Amino acid sequence: MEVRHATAPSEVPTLDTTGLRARFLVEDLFAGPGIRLTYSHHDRLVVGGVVVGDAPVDLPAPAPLRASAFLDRRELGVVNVGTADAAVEVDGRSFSLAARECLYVGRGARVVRFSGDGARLYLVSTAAHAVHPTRRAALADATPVKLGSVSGSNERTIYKYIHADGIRSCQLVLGVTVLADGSMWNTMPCHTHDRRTEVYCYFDLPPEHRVVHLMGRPDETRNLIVADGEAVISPPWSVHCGFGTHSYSFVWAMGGENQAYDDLEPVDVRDLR
Ligand SMILES: O=C(O)C(=O)C[C@H](O)C(=O)CO
Ligand SMILES: [Zn+2]
Repeated sequence: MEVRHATAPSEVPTLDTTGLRARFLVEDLFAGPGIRLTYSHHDRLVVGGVVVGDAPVDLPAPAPLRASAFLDRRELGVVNVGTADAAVEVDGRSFSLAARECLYVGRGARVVRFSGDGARLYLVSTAAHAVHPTRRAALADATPVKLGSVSGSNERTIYKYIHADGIRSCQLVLGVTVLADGSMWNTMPCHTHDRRTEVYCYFDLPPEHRVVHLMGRPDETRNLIVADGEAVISPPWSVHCGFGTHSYSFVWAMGGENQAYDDLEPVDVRDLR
């Protein structure tokens, strides 16, 4: 598991493209069969990617967690970001996950096993102080919120899976946003939320296309050019929004001080620099 330390906003102007990507972009989540994990000290979020080959893949307990099982003091969200069906076994109980479906795994689960030849599963984990039940949800079970317009090139549907009125958790909040065909912009007008770190994982993007993701303080933005299956860590002080050269979907997930989706600081487009 790669460990990334926290970045102060004052460091951003000192970083070149390579430096920015090394701090905020997680590129190799789905580089081949197996599991890859990155631990961010921003709100202690762990993101991961699983590519299932011939054999099932187990969730390990990497040394930096100093735990006998990954979920000893954590909770986990899993989203199927591929096209192949997957199954997730949690201490002997099996949950099927079709494309874009989600599983929440509560603190204390000991054996988490991913299977389904060719499946791609995205993982986000936050620290947890209590046990909430393990639950699965399909897009139809999530609360859809339609936002944007054709003229704004930002028609999209936000499906909230793990949140205060959906699948309950300690601090993890997670959902999937699907852009309408022909729409390019997500999260514009953009925002920050000083009490939560957010991570975006872009998917459903053809390999020859990219998302130009904006990050940084509203008055000092930078961009990251992001491919399918890559994730961006967005610290509490950073905006997070982007436009694609093609429509796409993304998993957004947050951890931190509270779970209130609307506890955020909106940014007026005219104030962006
Ligand atoms: O398309 C959007 O707008 C989003 O998906 C926004 C995220 O859900 C978000 O930033 C939550 O804080
Ligand atoms: Zn946000």
